[in-house]
Amino acid sequence: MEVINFYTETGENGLGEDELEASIATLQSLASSLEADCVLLRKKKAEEGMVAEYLVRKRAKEDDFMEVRVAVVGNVDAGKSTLLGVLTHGELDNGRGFARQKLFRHKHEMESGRTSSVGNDILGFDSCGNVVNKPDSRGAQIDWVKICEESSKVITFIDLAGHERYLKTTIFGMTGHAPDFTMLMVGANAGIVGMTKEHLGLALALNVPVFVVVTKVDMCPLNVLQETMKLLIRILKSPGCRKIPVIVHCKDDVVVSATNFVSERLCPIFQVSNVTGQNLDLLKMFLNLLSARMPATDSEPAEFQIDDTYSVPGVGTVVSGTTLKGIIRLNDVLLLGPDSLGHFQPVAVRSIHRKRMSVKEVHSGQTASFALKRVKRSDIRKGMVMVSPSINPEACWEFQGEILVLHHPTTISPRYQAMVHCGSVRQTASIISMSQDCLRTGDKAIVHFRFIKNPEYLRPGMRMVFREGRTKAVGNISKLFPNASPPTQVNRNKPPKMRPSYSTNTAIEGATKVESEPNRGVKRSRGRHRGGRSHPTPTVT
Ligand SMILES: Nc1nc2c(ncn2[C@@H]2O[C@H](COP(=O)(O)OP(=O)(O)OP(=O)(O)O)[C@@H](O)[C@H]2O)c(=O)[nH]1
Repeated sequence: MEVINFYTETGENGLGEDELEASIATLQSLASSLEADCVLLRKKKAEEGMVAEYLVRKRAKEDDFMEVRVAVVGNVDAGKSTLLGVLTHGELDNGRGFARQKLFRHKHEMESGRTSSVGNDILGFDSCGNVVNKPDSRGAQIDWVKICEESSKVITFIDLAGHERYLKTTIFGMTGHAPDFTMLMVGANAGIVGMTKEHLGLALALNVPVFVVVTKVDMCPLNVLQETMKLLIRILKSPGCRKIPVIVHCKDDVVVSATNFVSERLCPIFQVSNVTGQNLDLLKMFLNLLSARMPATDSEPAEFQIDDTYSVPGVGTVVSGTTLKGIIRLNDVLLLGPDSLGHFQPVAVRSIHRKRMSVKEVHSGQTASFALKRVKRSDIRKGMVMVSPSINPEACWEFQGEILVLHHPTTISPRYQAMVHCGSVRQTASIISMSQDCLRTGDKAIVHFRFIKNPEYLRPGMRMVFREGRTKAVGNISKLFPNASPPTQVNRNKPPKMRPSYSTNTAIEGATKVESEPNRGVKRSRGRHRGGRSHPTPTVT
């Protein structure tokens, strides 16, 4: 239970002081009988009296907490790692990389559950909205279990790389990790540079609400800051974004923007310093008030999307990901798949962890990791799902999408191949046919795709990104063709042969490879990326 707006009986007209006091006393006693706390957010004058806004939040049990996922994007050096270090470790930065060091030291244990390709950090709030994370004792790792036990709400930051060469990983973080919100970071000095617009465009394409954090205001001359803000606001208001920017100056602004943030159009902007701590209290208050966007679907059959796999000594194969629907309990038997033949196999859930904490069940909207019985890690790839047998899942080689081409240097025609990102599915697909002869930037079309390597489990309505080099299209999956047969040229043992201009990328991305790097540092250490963009495919005319 979480109620942010509490208006007194007379609605927004307000109450006299005495009546308000009485109402608040009633609210408090109601809250305490429901094992909740209520905290005053703001009090304001209304037409006929006063109106108070309270946050009413249930005290969560030790093994439970609300979960909100925030994807952190922005160009290199915008201060992403630093801000996360400052927020989650409670110590300010020195402007020379002190705070981010904490994160680099922060090697995630395998079984803890989250991803090797994307960094994760957590910030816990108790039922009164206080930050639970404590400043480090020297060298100590943050104790996730302790934070989760003491928290009623946990913000998970999905720390995505800022460099262009890791854009594929960043897109995977945005589609595969199901973020509720995007925190776009901008260095006040550098301004809107590099990947900033690309990341903003990605959040818009995936319909993930965005808030902006402008960092380094301590070292930025006022005129430069003003220029950055002017350009930022102009971009946000532009027809491509259609956002309503709100600069957050005070607690009142925080309450207004947090309570209205479910509308995808609002875009709160914070101006902070990781060195002096300026406005970080407002940002923390905002994070405390955010609510998850994924509707609770506990009564539906379970669906879990896998975004990573691990092999844990003494435990066996572990998969991590997001519970999209239903409830998954210890010892449940779910169907895991699809494999390269499109089959699903029953697997039993041997243990469940949420943020490294052992639990008995997970609900829709929550991320988790499961230890699986009798499954080889090499048989699992990102993009697979675990679903309730009652779903009768079907894998498909072919699907139809309604897409909008955001950018293509020339025209797209049938046989064009690019990477499809959809949930945690990331595989090259080829265009079989389209509702028009060729597609240019700005065109909308119904497109029939075929995966080149494996059949996948998709659902109509899922958001997808279709991307290759500078080509980018977004859309929704509109139809599945579960009976379509595999492409004839696919050889089960070898990746399909492709022209050298893009074979390296596609072979890596589509392969059934599972990765073993620990979380942190991966974004910096992926030597196999050749850097920069791949070349346009030969079918481009
Ligand atoms: N003065 C000042 N320096 C900052 C602030 N935030 C970050 N820095 C410094 O900026 C540098 C870059 O910060 P990072 O946190 O590594 O940037 P990043 O966005 O995570 O970069 P990538 O991880 O490479 O994408 C570091 O030296 C920080 O100490 C700030 O608010 N004020």
